Amino acid sequence: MRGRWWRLGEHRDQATACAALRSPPGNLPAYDPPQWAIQTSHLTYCHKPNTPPSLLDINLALPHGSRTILIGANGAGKSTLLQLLAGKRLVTTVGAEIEVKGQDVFRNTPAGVTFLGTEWAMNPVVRGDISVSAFLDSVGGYRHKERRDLLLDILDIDLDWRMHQISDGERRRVQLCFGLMVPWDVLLLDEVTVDLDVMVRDALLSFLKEDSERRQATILYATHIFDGLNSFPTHIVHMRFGAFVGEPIPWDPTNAIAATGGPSSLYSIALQWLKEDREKRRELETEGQRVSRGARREETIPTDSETFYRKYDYSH
Ligand SMILES: Nc1ncnc2c1ncn2[C@@H]1O[C@H](COP(=O)(O)OP(=O)(O)OP(=O)(O)O)[C@@H](O)[C@H]1O
Repeated sequence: MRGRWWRLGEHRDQATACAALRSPPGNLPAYDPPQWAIQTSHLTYCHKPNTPPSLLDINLALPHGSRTILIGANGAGKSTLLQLLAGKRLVTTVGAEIEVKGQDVFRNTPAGVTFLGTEWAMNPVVRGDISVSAFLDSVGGYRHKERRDLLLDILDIDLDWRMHQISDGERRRVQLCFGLMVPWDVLLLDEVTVDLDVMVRDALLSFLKEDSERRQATILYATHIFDGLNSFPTHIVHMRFGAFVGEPIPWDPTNAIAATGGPSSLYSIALQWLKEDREKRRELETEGQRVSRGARREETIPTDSETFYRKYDYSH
């Protein structure tokens, strides 16, 4: 599995070779399905002009059917990455590319991409005096009745609940039903299981895993809750100061020590990585100067990114 995570340059060579092999006689154009579900190259992003980047030279290629957990401390850049992959923000950095299902997410948004984040539940619109049944119908639930009913069961939702009278966790369940009832090819999850009770969370994770395996659908999931997650991912990746610390690691819960050379549960790996992040930050801070976040990031980027970083004009 690890061999499938080519760097982008290698992937392009590989793709050219494959395309040549696939070309039919008579130079008829061959159908060339996108090889990667999610692909970024040299993705650097600043939330505001003249501020340090929140993402720094992210190069990522996630295969169809993969389920990747993003692991990183608060402020590592996980939400920013997911929002950009969902096309919610325009990236203007020179040389940065983001493709989901082979399409530019912002300019040519592909179908079948679902983003679920925490801000939804804060929206006053979903706190109105309306029944769950009417709410789900208003967003097209009747068109996906079979999946909707399955999700209502998994998430233990009562159609008679009223949206303005339910708890945060119940509202989260309605959001998940709303977001997941339309079949997705790429699912971007930003810590949406945080307020679910453990039984609903467990049922949801089983559903997502089974759905992803059956339809070769792809999941990228940022979370701080690692309990009960051990058998979920196919890959894990560590983010620190807006950059990736190494490439995504194939995850096999039965062989986790071999995969990481360290502790065996996802929880203990996350804990170890976050301790390393804190040590790294403290190291940088005690190097005789007070190090800004931007300076920290400049210290941590790989050598081949440095030229790009220094060339980057923050006014874009
Ligand atoms: N709207 C914004 N404007 C300016 N800076 C922002 C904005 N949103 C995030 N940032 C900055 O970008 C960096 C990455 O934030 P991000 O929310 O992506 O981190 P995260 O890994 O998702 O954190 P958490 O685990 O706390 O959700 C942080 O330094 C944060 O301060």
